[in-house]
Order: sequence, then C-alpha cells, then structure tokens
Amino acid sequence: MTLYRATFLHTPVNPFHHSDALKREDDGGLLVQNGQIRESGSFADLKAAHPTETVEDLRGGLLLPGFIDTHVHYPQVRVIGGLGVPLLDWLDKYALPEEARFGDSAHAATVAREFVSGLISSGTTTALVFGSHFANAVDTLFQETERVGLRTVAGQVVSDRMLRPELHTTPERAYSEGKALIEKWHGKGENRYAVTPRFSLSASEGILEACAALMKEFPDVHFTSHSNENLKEVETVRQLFPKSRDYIDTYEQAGLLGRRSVLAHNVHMTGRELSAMATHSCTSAHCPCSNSALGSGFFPLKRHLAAGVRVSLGTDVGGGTGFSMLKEGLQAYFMQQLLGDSGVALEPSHLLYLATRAGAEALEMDGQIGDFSAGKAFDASLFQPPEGSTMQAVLNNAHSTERALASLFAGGTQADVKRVWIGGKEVFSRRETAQAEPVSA
Ligand SMILES: Nc1nc2[nH]cnc2c(=O)[nH]1
Ligand SMILES: [Zn+2]
Repeated sequence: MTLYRATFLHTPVNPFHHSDALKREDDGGLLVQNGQIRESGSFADLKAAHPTETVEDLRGGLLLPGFIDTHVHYPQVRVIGGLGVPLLDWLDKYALPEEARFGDSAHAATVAREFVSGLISSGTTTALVFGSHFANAVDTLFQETERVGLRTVAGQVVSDRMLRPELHTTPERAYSEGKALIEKWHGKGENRYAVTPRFSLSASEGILEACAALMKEFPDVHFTSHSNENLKEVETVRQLFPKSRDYIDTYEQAGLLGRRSVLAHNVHMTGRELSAMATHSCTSAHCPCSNSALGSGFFPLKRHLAAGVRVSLGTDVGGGTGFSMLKEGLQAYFMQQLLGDSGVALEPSHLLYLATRAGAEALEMDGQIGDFSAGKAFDASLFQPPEGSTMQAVLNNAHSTERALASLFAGGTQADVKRVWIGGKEVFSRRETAQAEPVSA
C-alpha cells in the first residue's frame, strides 16, 4: 500500500444540493492499495493507523480527483481554433474536412496519440468521446486508450445525410459496425461503448432506429449525441422531424434516452424538453468554451437545476478551445455571471464538482470514480505550477485551500499539471524544463 500525503479537495456530494459539499484536507492522506483508495482523511490519522506504510509526499501542490470530460471529439484535435463562424458553417469549413481524413489509418493513429496525450496531460482521466465516422479509426482510438489506460466511453459516429458523402453510412452498416465494436471493446479494460448518432440533423429515422437496436441488444452501453446547440440547427431539425414535438423528442421517440444518455449543449431548451430529460434521467454536457466560440448561446443552468436535470462539463474539442477542464469551469462561471439574475452564481465547489463527480454521475460511474472517498479508484491529478511562475506565487500565498482552488480555476493551465494517476497507475509526469527568466537589458 502507498500512503499519499497531499493537500487535496473533492466533492463527494453535489454542491447544488449540499452547502458543505466541498471537502478539503490541508495535510491529507490517501491510503491506496491496488489502485483503490482504502482510507481517506488527515495524514496524521492515517499515519498513526498505518505507521509502516510507504509515504509518497505530494505536498506543495493541490491534488484533485481526475477530471471527467463528458463531451470531446477525437478527430477534431487539429481543428481547435476555427473561430469566427457559427456551428453549421464551422462543421463545413473546419470539422468535416478534417474528419474525412480518418479513413486513412496512419492519420487516425497519429491523432489518437495526440488526443489521448492531450487529455491526460490536462488532468483528464475519464472521457466520453465522440469517435470517428470510420469504424477502423474508432478501433484505433480504443487501442490507444487501452495502451495508455485512459478511462474511455466512446463510439463510432453515425450519420446518413447532410454532411459529406464519405462520412455517410446506412442503418445496416451503422448496426453491424457498431455491434462489432461493442463486442470487441465494451467492458474491455477501462473501455466502454457509446452509441453515437452525430445529431438528428444528420441522422434519418432509420439511423436512429439502428442505434436503438444496438441499445436494446446491449442494454448497458451508453448513448451520446448533440442537441439544441444552435438556432439554425434547431429549426432544421424541426423541419426534418415533423412528427416530433421538439429536438429532444427526436431521440425520445426513438427510445434513445435513459440513465446513460448524455446530450451535449442543450442551450435552446423548451420546458418540455427539460422535463423529458429529467424524466429519463439523462445528462446535459455543458460546453461553455464551445458555446462561446461558436456563438451558440448561454446555457440555461438555472432552468436545468430547477427541472432536476443532471449537468456535467465537456470541452467539446475542437468546437471548444482546448482540453483544459479548468478553462471550461472558468468559462461556465463567466457565462453564469454575465447572465445576471438568470444565471447561477457558481463557487469553487460547483466548478470542481462539474469537472469531476458530475461527470462520474453522468456516466453512472460514481460508485467507482469522481472523488477521493474510500472505495474509489485512485484517479488523481496533482496541480503544482512550475517554479517561478505567476501561478506558483498565487497558490503559495492563497489564504485558504478553497481560495487556492478558485485561483487554479481562474488561471491554471496544462502547464500546471505535474502528475496524473489512473487507477493508481501514474500515466503522466511533467518533464521539468529550465526556469524561464526575463531577458535582462
Ligand atoms: N459543437 C459541435 N456540434 C456538433 N453538432 C454536430 N456535430 C457537431 C460537432 O462536431 N461539434
Ligand atoms: Zn460536440
């Protein structure tokens, strides 16, 4: 066993429901055996109870549960930063041309490495991933996540209209390729499968039926898609599905909504759609950087909470601006502030919860990951800014651990991630470089 000694914070319960949800140990201990946390508390107590265990000293930084990114696109790493256009133009101009390259297995393998290392080096230990339209590229992604150990829920993206011909499939192929991928990868190591129609705009009823057939045959797979992101998209979906009451109903009528369904965005929601999501116990993956970059709109968090809809956080790379869940937390905070009375005043506890435990709940993995309680896997990221950095000065002088957490969300980046563990295995360790010095005259 290893006794980790660290300043740590976590949210074992939901801060939107419990005012004291943020738990912190300024000099904490986590006793880890075979990748699982056995005991969690103060270092002094754990040391007294286990005086002979090996101590690994992580003091000098903040240890947080690994981030859980509940909406991120594998084949969009290289299109991060396509600014200045709304969703449907962004897809045509940036995302889809790049995604069409994933029929090339060498390209798929190179980007799979860039993608997984981008997530892990940002402190993300679990991700719900939009895969590729190409089954081979999804297989390549799973090989890479298995090699590295990233906890991954991913699936082949399926569509049969309005994208570009090389990205279209048929309901029969969507079913047979999906089934083969599920049989190969779902439940293998830390991998799970998510049935993934791209969005109703690009999916006929036949494609949605093929998705439903897979979910019926494999009832414990996940479901993910996009919904209600952009007003032009919403209007097009309304015209394409005249029999549906609204956007959410296109998935609901197909039988695709349930406890393991995660719908990204949900910016433009009717009251009926929110109550349908609550009834089916699905999750909204909020992607604030993407919503800002693509001008999609303000996420109605207050209405989600009032309706009892689960909310988690996603980076939406590459409509989003990078893999940092700290940046997503900050952007979520900004947008809620800008909404004034219709926004929710988010505190550090909410940001940490949204980036960690909320994702575990969205994936129904909260018995296993999401916080540092005894019994959970040791999935953790140590944030320790480089020597001499501004962030180091800020964290070293924070008046409390909670203030340090707020500062980390405000100014922390990938550069501040020092070490990352998944299931007790260290998967990332920062290479230290020479300290940057101002050039003297
Ligand atoms: N942000 C975003 N929305 C989508 N809707 C359909 N496809 C996409 C995508 O790739 N990114
Ligand atoms: Zn997306």
